[in-house]
Amino acid sequence: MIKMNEKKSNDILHKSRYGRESTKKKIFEVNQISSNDSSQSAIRVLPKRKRSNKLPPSVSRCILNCSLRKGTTNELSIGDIVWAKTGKYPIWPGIITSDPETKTFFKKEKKSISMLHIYYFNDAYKRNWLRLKQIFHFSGKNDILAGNPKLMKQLSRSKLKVKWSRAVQEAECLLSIKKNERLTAFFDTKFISSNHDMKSENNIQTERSSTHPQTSFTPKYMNIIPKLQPKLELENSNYDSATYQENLTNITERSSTHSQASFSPKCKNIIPKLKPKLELENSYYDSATCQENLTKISILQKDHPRILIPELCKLFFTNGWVTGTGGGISIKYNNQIFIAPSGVQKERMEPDDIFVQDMNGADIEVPPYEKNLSKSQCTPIFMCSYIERNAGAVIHIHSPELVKLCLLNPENELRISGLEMIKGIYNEEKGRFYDNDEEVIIPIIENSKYERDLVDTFQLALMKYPSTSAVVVRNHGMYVWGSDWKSAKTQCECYEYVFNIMVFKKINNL
Ligand SMILES: CSC[C@@H](O)[C@@H](O)C(=O)COP(=O)(O)O
Ligand SMILES: [Zn+2]
Repeated sequence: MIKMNEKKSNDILHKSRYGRESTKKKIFEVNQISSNDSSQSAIRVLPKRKRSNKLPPSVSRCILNCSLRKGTTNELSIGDIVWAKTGKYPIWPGIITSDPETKTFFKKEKKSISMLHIYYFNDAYKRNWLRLKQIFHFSGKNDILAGNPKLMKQLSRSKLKVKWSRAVQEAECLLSIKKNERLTAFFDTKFISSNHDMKSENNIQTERSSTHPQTSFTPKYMNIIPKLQPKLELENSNYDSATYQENLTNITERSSTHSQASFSPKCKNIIPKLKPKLELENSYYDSATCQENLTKISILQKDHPRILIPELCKLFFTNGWVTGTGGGISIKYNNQIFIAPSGVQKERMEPDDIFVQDMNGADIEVPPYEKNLSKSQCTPIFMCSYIERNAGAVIHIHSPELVKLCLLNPENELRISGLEMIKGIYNEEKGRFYDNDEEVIIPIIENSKYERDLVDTFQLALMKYPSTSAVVVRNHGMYVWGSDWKSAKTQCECYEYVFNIMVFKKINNL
């Protein structure tokens, strides 16, 4: 199910000479797909208790059987990506949506002609009602080019070539994500208003047809391209966006088993630049992952917990903190608690694997049923940190360094002093960071069979140590919290650093 912007639009429609309709204002509309639709494999958003779960008829999903290509019957509905042929335009990709005015995506015109409503990609949110014969399923750029040499010719001469490539890329991006998430991505107005890069937009506008009214926004998931492009252009002046697009396509076409070494030189150029951008440093980084992550990062904001939790877990895995499925993280966001799943490969988490609950523990969103996931066993401790310490994020790590330190230190607390990195640890009682000449005292609680059984001693430790931002679980790991994920992460790093030094000191009797 999709949570959409529900602002009503007062759209003013303008027909261009090719029959396209555009809006002068940004589009905000409701295009919801029923959550009990079994064909959707999406995050299950659990209905709010007091609200009716019934969708208005205008937005409920209705499936349309239509014969598009000779001899085939296709089902088209909201969220489907299609090719659309409109006037003299090259065939252009679009997405089936509701008309913001009539709230329907399907209608019959005179003589019972079936029409579908679409928005075109990379075309300033222009939209149109088209006859079925003008539309067919989109399955990627190569499909259409292979069977249509005339189109290749038309495009190579057209000044819309770059714009078309971007539209196709946008369509391919959306095609690779779940159908019921596509509209959210397509109409991501938050990005449009906040992250919009005017410089890169200017580049796009020069490519736009003069017959089309200009608007100044681009869908969020296209953001990654304009940001990368200038860098590439510096190194290779002939490297235009069409070539870039081509190379991105090459990347996506490659098998995940291919190593980077087998990429063409241009792809090699792209990969190292994408890697740091996406913070995907793992050795198994491959073309499929690259494309997948391009899509995912663009769908949601980079600091959204659904993006952050998998990203941080991947990082923590490489730090050796969440190996063997151990450890985890939870982030509070808009008063909702996002929690990693239990017993999974923590470095391979996906945005829709994350559980969301409220502060009372009531589920708000859960992963798709078929993923068969359960919430982290650490949830009771996470919640305890939120409630008792008003945390913004909690990290649980299984640091081997810390376990070593526990073995060297049988006391019920760890005392750390004389290290500069102490200054990165927050004194919760004083409401400030420690000075390097102060002593940090961290409680150690005994381990238990189940994580949930730690709650009582954890709570006691919080009471006894009001300054602490962490609790060590002996021979197990540690819980660290902060006002936000950055604070929790930074503190984890500082703790890990000082533990390492402490082990060295103890071993060497220093
Ligand atoms: C190696 S299993 C570790 C678990 O028992 C637990 O300690 C842990 O940290 C992870 O719990 P999880 O439920 O996977 O989030
Ligand atoms: Zn654990």
